[in-house]
Amino acid sequence: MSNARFKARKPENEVVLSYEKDSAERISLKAKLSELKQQQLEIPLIIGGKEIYTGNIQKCVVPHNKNHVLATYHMAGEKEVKAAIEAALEAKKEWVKMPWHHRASIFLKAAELLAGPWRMTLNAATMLGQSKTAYQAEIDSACELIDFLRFNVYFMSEIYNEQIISTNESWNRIEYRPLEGFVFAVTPFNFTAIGGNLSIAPALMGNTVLWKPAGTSIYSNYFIMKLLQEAGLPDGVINFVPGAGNLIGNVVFNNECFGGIHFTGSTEVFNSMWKIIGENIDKYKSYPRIVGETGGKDFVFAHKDADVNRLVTALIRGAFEYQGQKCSAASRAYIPESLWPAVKYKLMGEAATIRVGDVEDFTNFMGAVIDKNSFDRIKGYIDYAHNSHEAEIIFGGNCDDSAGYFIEPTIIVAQNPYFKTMTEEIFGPVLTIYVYADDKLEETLRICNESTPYGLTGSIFSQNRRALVEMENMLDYAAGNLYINDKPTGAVVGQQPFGGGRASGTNDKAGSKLNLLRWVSPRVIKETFDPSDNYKYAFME
Ligand SMILES: NC(=O)c1ccc[n+]([C@@H]2O[C@H](COP(=O)([O-])OP(=O)(O)OC[C@H]3O[C@@H](n4cnc5c(N)ncnc54)[C@H](O)[C@@H]3O)[C@@H](O)[C@H]2O)c1
Ligand SMILES: N[C@@H](CCC=O)C(=O)O
Repeated sequence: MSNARFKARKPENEVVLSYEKDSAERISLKAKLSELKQQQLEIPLIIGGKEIYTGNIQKCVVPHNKNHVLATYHMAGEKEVKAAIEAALEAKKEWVKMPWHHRASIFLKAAELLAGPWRMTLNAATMLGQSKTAYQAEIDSACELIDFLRFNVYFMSEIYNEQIISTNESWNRIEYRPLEGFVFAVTPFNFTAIGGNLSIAPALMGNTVLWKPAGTSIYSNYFIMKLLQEAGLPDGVINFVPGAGNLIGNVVFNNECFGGIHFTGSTEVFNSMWKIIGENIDKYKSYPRIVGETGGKDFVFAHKDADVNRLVTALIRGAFEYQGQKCSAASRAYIPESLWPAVKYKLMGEAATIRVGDVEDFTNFMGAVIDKNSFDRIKGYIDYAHNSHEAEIIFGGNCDDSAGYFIEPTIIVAQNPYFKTMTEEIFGPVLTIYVYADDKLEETLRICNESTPYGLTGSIFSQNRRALVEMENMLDYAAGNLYINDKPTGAVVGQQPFGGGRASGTNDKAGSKLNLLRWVSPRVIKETFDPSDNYKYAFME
């Protein structure tokens, strides 16, 4: 066996393809879309590498064409969840012994497969199953997932190279063991890349995983599982277990070998899980790692010296791309009175050009929201604003679920900075604006900081450096990812590690070393060359 020390190369971010008219990528994406639409998959659970068909079936549908069924999928019962835990624990025995550079090879190969032959499959599946435009799918299911795979390998190699101090008398080593037990990955619908990464990151560090994908992203997530299998991931390292969250959670949280949870989703669900884990704490062999990235109420805060055109672009892209269904989406904005007429004029003009519809029509900027539940919830907020005397809907507000779950980009102006749509996460294409008096900058910054429980992303806009410094300081814990003169969405792996504090999560920064460190339980080994053979110290003589 080779005793050489290996190091992974520092990768570069995957280049985002443009999908311009007549481009090769556009032609091949269109072909893949029609191929997938003609099939109807039957998606099994994958436990220990085996396909399991439980007969308890649900459908994957196209959100912008709700009568089109892309696939059926089988749901886990208690028996399958227990089998998945067993499979993960069994697979761990071999997986921990595999040299890390071989683990790395599997995930690097997966990145290459995704950058090449699998790219259009993942993008088309994400467009159809989650209603993303070609560009939104490309930055998610292709580029971000490829980056997670490559950068995590690089960060792992950096971590493994970090060692401790030895002396002439003793040699000290630190080992980065995986956690004891198995890891539970519970993933959201809105990013295919997050679906993959929440299992991949712990697995890369030597853990084995039970992956519960969100019901509305099972279609694209299943292709990730197949891609990982093609890349050579051994059976049982990641077990794909669709099913009801509370049923699966109950079995997992009652198992003594539960080693940690890697969650992304709503604050409410994460809080409920944390409470159950707390109640069960005496059952576990080790304190479980609890890592969760959750909701947001992300802001754009403009100073009177902001550039109006750039501000408006950030508002439109930040609030309406992917129908506002990004945890980072701009959903509240604070605009100074002196700038408001120019901002309003430009914003209304631009919003009027936004096309909403089938994402296969590349002229559309927005598709549909994910499902009926989301549609009803978002519509509820719009109706609330419509009926309130404290707010005015200045753009959009129409909702239509006859063919798919379509909601117009909607802009509300609130007279009260604590108005419901200024403070609660909506997770849809709804932007609420509060216009503040120019001389109330400090007071309004304080409101921005304190009026929601979240702390995920935010943007500050100004051409005045002193103002930027003031805003950055006053909003110190308002965002884990703060942007200056840019939209609050679109973090890139390796460049802007992502995550927030307060009710937005444990801020363990997906796509960074900080996250990978949560999936190891270090062991320090001291070897002494000439240990003492007398318990008495010199001062005692
Ligand atoms: N901070 C981030 O990085 C980030 C990224 C993406 C999404 N999000 C957040 O995710 C939310 C939207 O995603 P969503 O609708 O998929 O979230 P969600 O909380 O409804 O679901 C997330 C996952 O939890 C599962 N789940 C639900 N109830 C469960 C239970 N009782 N036990 C076990 N599992 C359960 C779901 O099936 C899904 O797999 C938003 O709040 C958004 O802000 C945050
Ligand atoms: N990382 C993504 C958001 C993920 C949550 O939905 C962004 O930066 O826009």
